[in-house]
Amino acid sequence: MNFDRSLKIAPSILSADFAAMGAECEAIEAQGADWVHVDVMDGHFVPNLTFGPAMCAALRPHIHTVMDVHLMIAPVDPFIEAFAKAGADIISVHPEAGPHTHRTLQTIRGLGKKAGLALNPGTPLDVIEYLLDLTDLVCIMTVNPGFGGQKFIHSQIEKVRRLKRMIGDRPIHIEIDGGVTPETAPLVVDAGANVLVAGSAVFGGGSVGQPEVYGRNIRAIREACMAAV
Ligand SMILES: O=C(CO)[C@@H](O)[C@H](O)COP(=O)(O)O
Ligand SMILES: [Fe+2]
Repeated sequence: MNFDRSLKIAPSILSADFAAMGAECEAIEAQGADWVHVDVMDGHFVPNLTFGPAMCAALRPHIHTVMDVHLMIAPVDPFIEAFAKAGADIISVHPEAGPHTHRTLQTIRGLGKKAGLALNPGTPLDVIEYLLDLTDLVCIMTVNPGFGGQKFIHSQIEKVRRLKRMIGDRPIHIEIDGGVTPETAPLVVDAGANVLVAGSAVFGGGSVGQPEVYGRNIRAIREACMAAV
């Protein structure tokens, strides 16, 4: 599993063609994606609905790299095992999605998966201070969760810098999710992020029939970060 802490581009398939998801996952991987980011939404924790564990299981044979599953569902605990069985490699949860986040992270690790914590723009870093020893990835949301194609929230850059200091030498990935483009990506990489989720900036202008556009879009983000890396 490609889990080292070099720069990773993780396209969000929320912006892919839902009628061709398997082919879309294969296409982005062939075009240079490092991980595949899967946004799970329940219409309750966030105001949108996407897909569940059955979709993850169906996509698993089409994803040969890390399947990074971002759960925007509450309560989250009853579904952790189903996503683990569906083949998720990383399972990220929001601390607001259950009463015992410490136990939730233990459960994820107990199932042999990497444990992630996703923080909304309004959620302070203090919430995760006593959770870091159980955490493999912290996802800083740079939009309010629920939709692709939203505008990057610049106040989160300082949060990434503070998180980087807070993590110290623990082996934890810093992921950025929302509004990542060739313009915003270097700002967060400079602040300490190493995983960039990008939906509209990867899939925009392309299609399964024109996957080279995805390749150009991924390269544009990666190259924009080179100086910051
Ligand atoms: O989790 C989410 C949204 O809730 C994201 O993963 C988005 O899907 C990112 O989309 P863009 O902002 O890159 O278009
Ligand atoms: Fe996401």
